Amino acid sequence: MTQARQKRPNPPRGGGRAGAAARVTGAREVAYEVITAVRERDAYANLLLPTAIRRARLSARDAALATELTYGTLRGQGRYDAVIAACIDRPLDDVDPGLLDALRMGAHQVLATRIGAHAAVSTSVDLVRLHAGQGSARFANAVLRRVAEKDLDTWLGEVAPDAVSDPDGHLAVVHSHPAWVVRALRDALVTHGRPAAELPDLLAADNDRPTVSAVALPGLSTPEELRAEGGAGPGRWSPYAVTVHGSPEGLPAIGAGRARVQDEGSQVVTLALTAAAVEGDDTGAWLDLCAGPGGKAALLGAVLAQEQPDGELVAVESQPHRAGLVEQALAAVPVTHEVLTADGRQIPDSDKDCYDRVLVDAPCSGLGALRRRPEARWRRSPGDLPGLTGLQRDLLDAGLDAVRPGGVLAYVTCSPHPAETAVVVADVLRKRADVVQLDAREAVATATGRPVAELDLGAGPAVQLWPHRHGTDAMYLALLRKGG
Ligand SMILES: C[S@@+](CC[C@H](N)C(=O)[O-])C[C@H]1O[C@@H](n2cnc3c(N)ncnc32)[C@H](O)[C@@H]1O
Repeated sequence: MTQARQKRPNPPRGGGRAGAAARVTGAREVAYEVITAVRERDAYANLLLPTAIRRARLSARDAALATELTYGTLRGQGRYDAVIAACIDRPLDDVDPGLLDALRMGAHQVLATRIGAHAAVSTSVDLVRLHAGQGSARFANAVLRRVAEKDLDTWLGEVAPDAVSDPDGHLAVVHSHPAWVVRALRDALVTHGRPAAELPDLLAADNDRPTVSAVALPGLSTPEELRAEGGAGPGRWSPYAVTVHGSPEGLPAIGAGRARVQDEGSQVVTLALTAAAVEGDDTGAWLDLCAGPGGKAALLGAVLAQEQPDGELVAVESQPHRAGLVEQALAAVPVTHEVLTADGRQIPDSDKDCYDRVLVDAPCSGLGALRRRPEARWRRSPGDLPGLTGLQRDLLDAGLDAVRPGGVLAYVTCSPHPAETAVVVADVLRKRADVVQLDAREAVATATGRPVAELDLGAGPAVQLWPHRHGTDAMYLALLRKGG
């Protein structure tokens, strides 16, 4: 294996810092800024990128390039690190983190875009020169030229561990996921009744660019309106969904809060709660116990306003800033509502046995939303799980206290991890003789207007959606009813 040394004397590629600044396009600067912010201060790419694009006043074409470079680099980080490690003569940990960000972005351009290798290398070297000086630029030039000597498949064939002796290590490098996430997703497939052989498809789907979906809030907008405004087509599952090409923020209905960007998986689990059969009359007392930033609360509120004009939605969120976002999400929805900044684990006595429908969309690892939040896979670690699963159990228990006898609770996560899904529900059910689990597939069928047989939802009673099967986030849904 040929390896680059930082001190290798490559001829300077002209121009010094001033020349480099002229060649680094705004798109690459924006992508680099976002990627370093994700690493340095735990920023969320999906929140920061639109702001950075606006601030840099990028054209639509450059905005698309910045988006591709940001997400592609963050998704591919694991596999690019394996390739870069093979091209240098010291551990990756010894490479300056900002330089490594630029090398990853360069490797992405060289190995996974249609940008020509020469342009990909030279613009990356310019970026490094601008941010880290001439010495680092020479190093980057040497490394990326080595990277460009082979295509991605050839590199992966060389740097990925053997598929037979180390299957998880192999999949981790080839599909750019940490090995512990590979193992967790295999367990998740098997726990939720799917063959482990689907794992490569699931990992590959995590690296696909997701279709952007929007929900036309019922009573406020329609899919037809969104499509006329520029939405591209009907959703696959939700009757209120459209798929959006281009920037969803440009759709007037979204600007006015009558529609929202929302993955179809989130729409489906929310609508399933509204469709589940309660015993006795639904009085319209609905509770969203983990509501921030308010996407599902807005959909719940819109359905409630249509079905029970006298109903009231109570939305609880522990983070004040996120409670503010819930207020904003509900501003355009004509439903009586109260947003409380509070700990959902503390249900006041006056709210016990009170609500017809309760949503517990619990804080989770987010391993089901890696398409949209690619950095989560590198940020999370197995050590996060005990804290999350403890909180999930407590919130589920508290939510069940709030349900009235005969009422229904939806326990939802955007993670398929067994410890956050099936195990939490089984533990709580074991402790609570007053609760039965419903077949969530029936409620999903009602919500989507499609027969269970067409939905590919497995054996039930819980529902696990999958990116590679349903094209949605991997949302988990368990429906629980309190005894009458
Ligand atoms: C998965 S998110 C909910 C997403 C939301 N349902 C939506 O669709 O926009 C979980 C939320 O629970 C909040 N949270 C965490 N701990 C909480 C607690 N003890 N009580 C209430 N909310 C909590 C988090 O701040 C986060 O906003």
